[in-house]
Amino acid sequence: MPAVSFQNVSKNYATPRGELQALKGVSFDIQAGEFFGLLGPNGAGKTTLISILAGLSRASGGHVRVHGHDVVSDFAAARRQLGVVPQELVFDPFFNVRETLRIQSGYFGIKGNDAWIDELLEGLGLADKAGANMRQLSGGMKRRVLVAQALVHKPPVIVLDEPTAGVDVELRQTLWQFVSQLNKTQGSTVLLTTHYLEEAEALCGRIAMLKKGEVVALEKTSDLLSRASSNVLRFKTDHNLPADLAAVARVTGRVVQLPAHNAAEVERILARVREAGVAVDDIEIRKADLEDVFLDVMSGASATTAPMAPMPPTEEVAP
Ligand SMILES: Nc1ncnc2c1ncn2[C@@H]1O[C@H](COP(=O)(O)OP(=O)(O)OP(=O)(O)O)[C@@H](O)[C@H]1O
Repeated sequence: MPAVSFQNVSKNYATPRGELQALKGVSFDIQAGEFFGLLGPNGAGKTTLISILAGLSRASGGHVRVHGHDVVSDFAAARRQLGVVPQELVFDPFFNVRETLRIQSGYFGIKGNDAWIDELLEGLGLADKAGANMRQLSGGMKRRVLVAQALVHKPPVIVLDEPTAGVDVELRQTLWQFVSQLNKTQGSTVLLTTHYLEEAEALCGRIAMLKKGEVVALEKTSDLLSRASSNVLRFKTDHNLPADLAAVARVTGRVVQLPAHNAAEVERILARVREAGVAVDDIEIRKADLEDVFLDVMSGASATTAPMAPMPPTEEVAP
């Protein structure tokens, strides 16, 4: 039985401009023990899907189950299986950290939870803040408490909705270390949404990409990466690229990035650039990463290993 099962989930919002289909029949399963990434640009529907999973929002159609429990008809059992770390920081400012965690334990009917609360405080770098009032904590510390709160009832499925948005490197590392350890040692299932693709690449075994409410990719991270061109040629220029290169380039300010499978292709691109009279500097070749795949998938380009179509065929040069 999957840990989480989304079956044909749809969600429509009534807006002043008519009905908005935020989710259009999303189906996929997450198996117990997986570290699963849900990626997509702003507005793709990630938070909507997670809100439905957490029982905070009702799907317009379809079913969501957590370890077999339907999130609507069997809400309490489904919710007990889930530890949800939301995007927003919402707290009762009158309690201290330990009290906050004890109260949260109480919501799940758990008494005498201090040993686990201590472990959470320790693991999340909050041990010296146990007695601090919530309103005295910095944003980053509050976020740590939010994670502890989500985990207080030892849920088998941990859901993290952009947990590292705007948080510092230290907290990111603490968080990932702690969550990875739960995933490895307790077999916890993790569902993560993030805009930091290098985090998803490092942590997630499998990834689903959402675009405008639809799943457009669902694969093992390693398979997604192998779909990317193996290298990226990066350089800076103040000039316009010739049209054939511009069609496949990713341009950010002066920085141009082009997929290049091998040394021969790098040479071809540079020859083309020279021929077009485009002056370049800071030339670099790097390995393609998840961001390259993500941009390929989101632009609708087929993320295959096919060489760049617009390049004229030339003799293969030995690497
Ligand atoms: N309560 C609502 N009423 C109307 N439209 C909504 C509501 N909540 C979300 N939407 C719309 O549904 C779509 C999906 O939004 P959602 O927040 O799920 O995307 P997301 O992938 O989580 O984006 P982000 O990365 O920005 O958090 C968007 O077009 C959004 O404007």
